[in-house]
Amino acid sequence: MFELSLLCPEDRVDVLSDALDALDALSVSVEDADAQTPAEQALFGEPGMPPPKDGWQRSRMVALFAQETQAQEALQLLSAQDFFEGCRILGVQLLADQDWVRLTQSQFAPVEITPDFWIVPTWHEPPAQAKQIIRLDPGLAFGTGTHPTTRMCLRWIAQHGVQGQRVLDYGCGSGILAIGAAKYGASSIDAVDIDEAAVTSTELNAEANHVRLLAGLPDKAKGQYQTVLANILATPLKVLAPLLCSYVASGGSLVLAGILERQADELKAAYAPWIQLEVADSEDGWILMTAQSVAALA
Ligand SMILES: C[S@@+](CC[C@H](N)C(=O)[O-])C[C@H]1O[C@@H](n2cnc3c(N)ncnc32)[C@H](O)[C@@H]1O
Repeated sequence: MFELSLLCPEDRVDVLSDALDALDALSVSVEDADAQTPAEQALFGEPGMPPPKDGWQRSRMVALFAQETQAQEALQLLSAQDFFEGCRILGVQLLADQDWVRLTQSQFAPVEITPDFWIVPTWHEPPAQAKQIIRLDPGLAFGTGTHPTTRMCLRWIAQHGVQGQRVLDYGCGSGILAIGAAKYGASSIDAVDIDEAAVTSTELNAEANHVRLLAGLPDKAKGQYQTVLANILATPLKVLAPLLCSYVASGGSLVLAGILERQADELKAAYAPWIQLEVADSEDGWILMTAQSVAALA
C-alpha cells in the first residue's frame, strides 16, 4: 500500500476527499494538521447542538492506494486542478505491512482505577497489585475505562462501595459501570441503554466477567435503586433529570458523569427541583457530580 499525504485548508477538504475517492483511493483520512501543537483545535459538540466549527483550519489528508503509480497519478492530477490552490503535497510513501491486530492491542494497556482496581484487556496479564479486575476488550460500545468520565464513576464505586445495593447503570454502553458495581458487591443490577448494540455488549461483557445483571432498553429500569449511575452527556442528563431522580431511593446516591467543568452550574440548576448536586471529582476538564437523596422521615 502507498500513502499520499496532502495539506489543505478547511474549505478544500470535501472537494479533495471526493476527488481522491474518484481516483480510486482505498481510504481517505483527515486529521488536524496542527494536532499536538499549541495551534491544535478541539472539535467536539453535543448531540443536537451544532459543532463549534465544521473542520480544522489546516487538515492533513492521507489517501491510501494499492499501487504507487496510482498515488503518483493522483498527485499529478490533483496538483493541476484550480481547487488545489492553497493545498500542498507532503509526499507519497510506502506503508509497510503491519500486524494490525497486535498494533491495535498494544494501544490498550491495563487501566488503573485505584491501586487495587484495574480494567484489563483479555490479552494482558493483570498487574500484580490488582485485587479487583474487570476483563474488557474494546468493542462497539463506549466504555473501556480509558475515558476520564468512566474512570471517575468506577473510582466512586470503589471508594464509596455499593455492597448489597440495588444499582442502576443508565446509559450502560459496554456495561463497565454495572460490572464494576457487581465487583464491589451490588446485589442486583439493572443496566440500560438506548442502543441495542450496547445492551448486547453489556450482556457479553457481564458473562465474561461472571457477573449477573439485567440488561435492556431504558424501559427495563423499574422502581428505585440505592445507587443510580449515568455517564451520558450534559444535554441528555438535563433532559433526563426528573426520570433519573425518580429512580433514586430515599437516602440513595445519584452519580452523574459526561459533564464538562463549565457545565456544573447548569446541571446543578437542572437537578435543583429534586436533588442537590455537587462536584465530587474531576479529571482532564471533566467532572463527576453526585447527590444523595434526602432520606424520608420516619
Ligand atoms: C458515554 S457512554 C457511557 C458508557 C458507560 N456507562 C461508561 O461509563 O463508560 C453513554 C451511553 O449512554 C447511552 N445513551 C445516550 N443517551 C441515552 C438515553 N437518553 N437513555 C439511555 N441511554 C443513553 C449511549 O448509547 C451510550 O452507550
